Amino acid sequence: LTQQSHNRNSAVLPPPASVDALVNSVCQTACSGAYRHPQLHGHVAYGTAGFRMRADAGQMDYIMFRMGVLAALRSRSLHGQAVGVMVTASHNPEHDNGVKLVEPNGDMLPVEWEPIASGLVNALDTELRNHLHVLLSTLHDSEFITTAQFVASLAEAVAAGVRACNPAGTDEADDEQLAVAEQLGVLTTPQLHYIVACTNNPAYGRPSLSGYAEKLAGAFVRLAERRSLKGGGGAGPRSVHIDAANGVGAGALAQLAPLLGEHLRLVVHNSGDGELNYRCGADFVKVQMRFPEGRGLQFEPGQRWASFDGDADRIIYFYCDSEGQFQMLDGDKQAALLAAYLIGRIRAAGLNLNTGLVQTAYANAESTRYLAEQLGVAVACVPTGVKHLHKRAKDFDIGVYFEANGHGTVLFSDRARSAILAVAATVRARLARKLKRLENCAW
Ligand SMILES: CC(=O)N[C@H]1[C@@H](OP(=O)(O)O)O[C@H](CO)[C@@H](O)[C@@H]1O
Repeated sequence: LTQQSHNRNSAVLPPPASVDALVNSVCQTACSGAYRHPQLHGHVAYGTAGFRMRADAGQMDYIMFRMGVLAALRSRSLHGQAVGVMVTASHNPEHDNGVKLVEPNGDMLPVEWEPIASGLVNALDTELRNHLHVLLSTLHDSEFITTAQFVASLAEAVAAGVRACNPAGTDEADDEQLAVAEQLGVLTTPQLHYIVACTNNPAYGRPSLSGYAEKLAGAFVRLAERRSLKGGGGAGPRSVHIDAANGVGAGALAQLAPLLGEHLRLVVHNSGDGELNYRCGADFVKVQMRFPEGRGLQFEPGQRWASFDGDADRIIYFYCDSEGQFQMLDGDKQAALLAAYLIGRIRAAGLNLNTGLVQTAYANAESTRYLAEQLGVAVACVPTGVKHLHKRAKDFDIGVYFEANGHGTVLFSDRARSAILAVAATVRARLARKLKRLENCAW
């Protein structure tokens, strides 16, 4: 989590004493730190969500350092708001790793900044100072000032990249430092997005792991209390088995579980005793279309199952049918279920909200047909990558988006939220009036 630590609440940062001095000073300190993180490769490409590389043998170290510098620049260009840096292998093998940046509102790094990221990571060591100088000066002109084992060392390289942007070399907030870094430790990608968004907008929630667990569990419990949820897998409380892919999702589930009470029992498997994403996890289950492997795993009809990927931003549901066969609810099916549920509630409430679904070209064509023809939902298709789906989903009052591989969510616009709250208030008032009449009769 990177932010210019003070003046966070002011709309515009005070200009530093001398812009040139700042630029020179940042270049000097960033480059004097960079020699400890030498460039190891030729050109590396910015992938769908960031950079990815083998992390053993220190191959990602310089990328992390430079992404730390980039995070500091991005934060400063947005008046010191907090941005996030996620270090994760995601769905990839354990020896791989990657880095992605989170925007102050919880979105992904905007595509306009991808060439900036690419340029910074690919600048030769010998040209880094010059590159940074040009970059800082350009940003100044446009918007900058006026307006598992490998992970620890990679995260440290990111923090070093951010620290390098602090010319004073101290942790003290100072108008002339670019940013300070706070290491949040081991957490999932959704948790990081949440914490970054709340740090900049406390109205959204408490910016902490406990704040995240309470917000999610609270919403689930309120929903569950209004519906009679049937138990899964025989008698006893409703339960879900989760294959956490030996990634970081198990920790998040441990924080959620006690808050769900009897409404949902979480049974976590592959919680870290095996190799990350190896023959388990959302990608394995989706691509192989089979049950995950892991110590003591057994699948019985009636049980509900879900697999995460390493950073828990993908979810694939599956179950064993009465014939013992594997059945899967991938992102397409989850999207259809969510859209059908929401459309039903919206129509029942008489709301006029523009509800749409966003998919990629990898979506099952039958799911698209079902959504458009049976449910009458507007369906949009965008290129692969959460950034594209998320952006398009914002065009709707209620936007459901999912990739077939299990990345997805639902976005409610401010208009949708106000309309829903207004109808709920009217209905409650009508009910209260009716009850009052009844109360008077009973008196
Ligand atoms: C946040 C993000 O954009 N993630 C990308 C990325 O998945 P990760 O699980 O985050 O590695 O690569 C996928 C495959 O290309 C793509 O489907 C997905 O959208």
